[in-house]
This record gives sequence, structure tokens and C-alpha cells, in this order.
Amino acid sequence: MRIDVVTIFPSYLAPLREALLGRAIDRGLIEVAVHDLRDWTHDVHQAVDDSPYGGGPGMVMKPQVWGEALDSVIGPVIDSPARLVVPTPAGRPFTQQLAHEWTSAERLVFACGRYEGIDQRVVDHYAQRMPVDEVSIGDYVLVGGEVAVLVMVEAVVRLLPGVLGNPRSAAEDSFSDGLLEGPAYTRPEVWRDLPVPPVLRSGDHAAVDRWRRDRALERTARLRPDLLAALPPDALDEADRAV
Ligand SMILES: Nc1nc2cc(Br)ccc2s1
Repeated sequence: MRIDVVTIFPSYLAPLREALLGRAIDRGLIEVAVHDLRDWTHDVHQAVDDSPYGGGPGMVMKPQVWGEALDSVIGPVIDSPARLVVPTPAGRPFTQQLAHEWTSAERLVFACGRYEGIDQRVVDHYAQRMPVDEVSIGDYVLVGGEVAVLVMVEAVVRLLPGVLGNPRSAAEDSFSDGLLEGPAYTRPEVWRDLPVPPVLRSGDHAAVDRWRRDRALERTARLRPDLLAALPPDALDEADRAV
């Protein structure tokens, strides 16, 4: 997978080259290129924004600059293997399911907005020619899309084959079965008078699996009842319903 990010703050994306993601790049599992939007300006001030039509606070990012940048980064949009992703608080929710969907993309191109966002005609223009996703990472407003890109790239790349040491980790994620993950424990057996639940040391794998499922159901019911409600009818068996 090739990932391109267009931003006015390229250094914000430096964490993409650290740790797990950095190793995925070094191993050739992904390619990452970060582009400075100002490279496509032609004025001495390298202007990337202007006042909003209709008035209102803040500034809007100019369509011309974005158009030149995305044309250059995406290349010919006919039959482009790329998806254009625009992080925005006004977007569809980014979910584990969407992360999984994006793992099949040959290319992801992220457009990082700042200020009051990017002139809508940029999305409208490219949406006529390729898949465009306006995506939110949560119901809060950041100062720009760069942090959202870090979140989404990590969520997607960790799902790619070979990136995680143990593929079971991704398969048993929170949300992988529609539930939140239950609690996890490691040594010591007792820490500050708090013991590890005995079942986890029993060696009875069936009992451990049942216990973990019960804790996941309890946690989901407590913290995210909406996820429980969204489960397909056959997702819970009789033992689940007894929790
Ligand atoms: N939650 C989010 N807030 C923002 C703000 C800007 Br400005 C651009 C993208 C995003 S995604």
C-alpha cells in the first residue's frame, strides 16, 4: 500500500516513520510520502487560504492550490487505484470496519485541512473521478487533519499482513467481534494486593475463553450499549445472553 499525505505541516507526520509504522516502511510493506501543500503555491506569501464566501469566522483553504497538489500526487484519476481521504469533523465516522475496508486500497491519499476546512469544490471535483471519503475520527474538533491522519494510518496499517508480529492480535481486536475487549493481565500474580483472576491461571482454555467473553460482554454493555444493540441477532448465544 502506498500512502500519500498532503499538509501544510509535514513535520506533524513524522511519527509515521517511527516504531511499528517505521518498520513496515523499512520492510517494504508500505510506502509513505508526505507532501507540503505550499509547494504548489505560486505567490511570494505561499497563500493556501482565503476569506469564506458568505462571511463568517476563520479562513477556507483555496481550491486552486489543492487541485494542483492533488493532481500532482494522485496522477491521472481515470482508473486511479487511489482513495482520497479528507479528515473532517463533518465526516462519516472512522471505524474498525472502515479501517478493514481501506486495507484493500492500493493507495490512500490524505488531504489535511486546516482553518475552517478545504473549499468543498475540491471534494466535489475529485468525487466525480475517484472514491473520496470525508471521515471524522470523533465528535470533537481538532486544529487540523494531521492528527486524524496519524490515527487512521495506524489503524489501517496495523491490519496489513505482516505488520503485526502476531496476526491473532488484529483478529482479536476490540470491535473485531463487535464487542469491546475484556481486561488483560500479566505477571505478577498479585500486584498491590490485587490478584490476577484465578481462571486465567487455571489452564482450562474453555473456561478462560468463556470468562473473557463474559468480561467483554459486561464491558460492552456498560460502556458501549450501542455496540450490543448493533450486533446481528445470531451474534449472541444462550451463554452470552445469560451474562
Ligand atoms: N475531528 C477533526 N477535526 C478536524 C479539524 C480540521 Br481543521 C480538519 C480535520 C479534522 S478531523
